[in-house]
Amino acid sequence: MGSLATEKSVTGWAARDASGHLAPYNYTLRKTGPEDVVLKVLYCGICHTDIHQAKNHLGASKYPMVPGHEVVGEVVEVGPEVTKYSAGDVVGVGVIVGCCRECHPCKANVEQYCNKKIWSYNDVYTDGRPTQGGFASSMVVDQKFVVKIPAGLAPEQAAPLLCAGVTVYSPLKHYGLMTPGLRGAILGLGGVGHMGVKVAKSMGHHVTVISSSAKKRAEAMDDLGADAYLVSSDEAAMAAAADSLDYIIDTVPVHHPLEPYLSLLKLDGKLILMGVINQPLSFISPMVMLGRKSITGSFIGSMVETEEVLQFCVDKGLTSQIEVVKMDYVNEALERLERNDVRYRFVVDVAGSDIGSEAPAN
Ligand SMILES: NC(=O)C1=CN([C@@H]2O[C@H](COP(=O)(O)OP(=O)(O)OC[C@H]3O[C@@H](n4cnc5c(N)ncnc54)[C@H](OP(=O)(O)O)[C@@H]3O)[C@@H](O)[C@H]2O)C=CC1
Ligand SMILES: O=C/C=C/c1ccc(O)c(O)c1
Ligand SMILES: [Zn+2]
Ligand SMILES: [Zn+2]
Repeated sequence: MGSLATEKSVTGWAARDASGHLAPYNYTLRKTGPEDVVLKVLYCGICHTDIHQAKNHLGASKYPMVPGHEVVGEVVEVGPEVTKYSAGDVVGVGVIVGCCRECHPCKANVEQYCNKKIWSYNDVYTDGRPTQGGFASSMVVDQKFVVKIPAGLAPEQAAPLLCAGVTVYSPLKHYGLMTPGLRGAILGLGGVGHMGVKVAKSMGHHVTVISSSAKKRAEAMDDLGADAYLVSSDEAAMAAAADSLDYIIDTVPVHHPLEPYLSLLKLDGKLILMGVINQPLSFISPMVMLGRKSITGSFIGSMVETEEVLQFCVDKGLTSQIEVVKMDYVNEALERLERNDVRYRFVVDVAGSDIGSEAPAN
């Protein structure tokens, strides 16, 4: 363990350019501030957003970039004003590591909507340093953006809940969609989508998976407990399901038409966009007017909701379906994720990996 007064050397796996290829990168963590928690990273999930960021899909990526925002770690040091955590605690960190604490969203405890939020990587911290994420041996994080992993959740299981889990929980709660008996659909059965099926089923919903292929039908129904499965290109099946859904959680990470899905919604139904898509999506206005339908979006969830979804999963006995890999597999894992070849989330066993160190420059 270091000392509060020193910067700690750390190795992470960073992208250096828009190829998105990750390789070891050495950097230092800030001195532990009064409210900071230093954690040794145990596990970090791989979210599709890590691909968007590492490959500069949004045009705002800065390199070197250490991605990773589904971070579970063990507390190794705390600043003198940290009250919530102590050494040895198993904790989680997600997408956000800072906010202004003064604006309306911050005061309403929805700090993920703060315009001055600080992302856990590909951003600049209050001290002017780049933020770096969880594919690294350690992180230092303000205690406000740290959650305790409750007893009863294995750390590797908890990792996907810190983004994928809270991302589906938050809109269901916010839009009053936790009532049993609702009919919902998950469009895109990936990391976020599979948690969507599990969370919605645990809320007592009738859940349809809408997928781009028939490949995941058996596992969606048998393993995840979905009630129905639609292949989006099956026009007859889509027509038969018209006007049947209260909501659709749309996790597709690429441009796609909205109208086939708007048709599936009932009166007042909601299409909740999750995917990060940098091209305009389109629909004609009667598609929403005739049925008073809403198209909305939602961004992760608050720190309070993150704590809630962790406890929800403990209470309901929910687990994520993961493939645990070592850090030296991370590039293959990113490629497999991009080509839709994972069931359903990769989680990197960071502490159990030889993380290496950056090769010296020639
Ligand atoms: N709004 C927010 O707060 C958050 C947004 N995100 C975003 O949500 C999106 C989904 O993330 P995540 O679940 O991690 O991604 P995954 O890659 O794990 O899942 C996406 C799913 O979309 C479907 N899909 C359809 N077309 C494609 C395509 N061309 N390439 C890949 N997948 C396709 C696939 O499901 P199928 O086989 O069933 O068709 C796939 O499994 C991303 O854009 C991510 O950045 C993620 C977390 C939080
Ligand atoms: O995975 C979590 C982050 C999601 C996200 C949502 C919106 C956006 O513009 C991003 O860059 C990331
Ligand atoms: Zn994510
Ligand atoms: Zn704010």
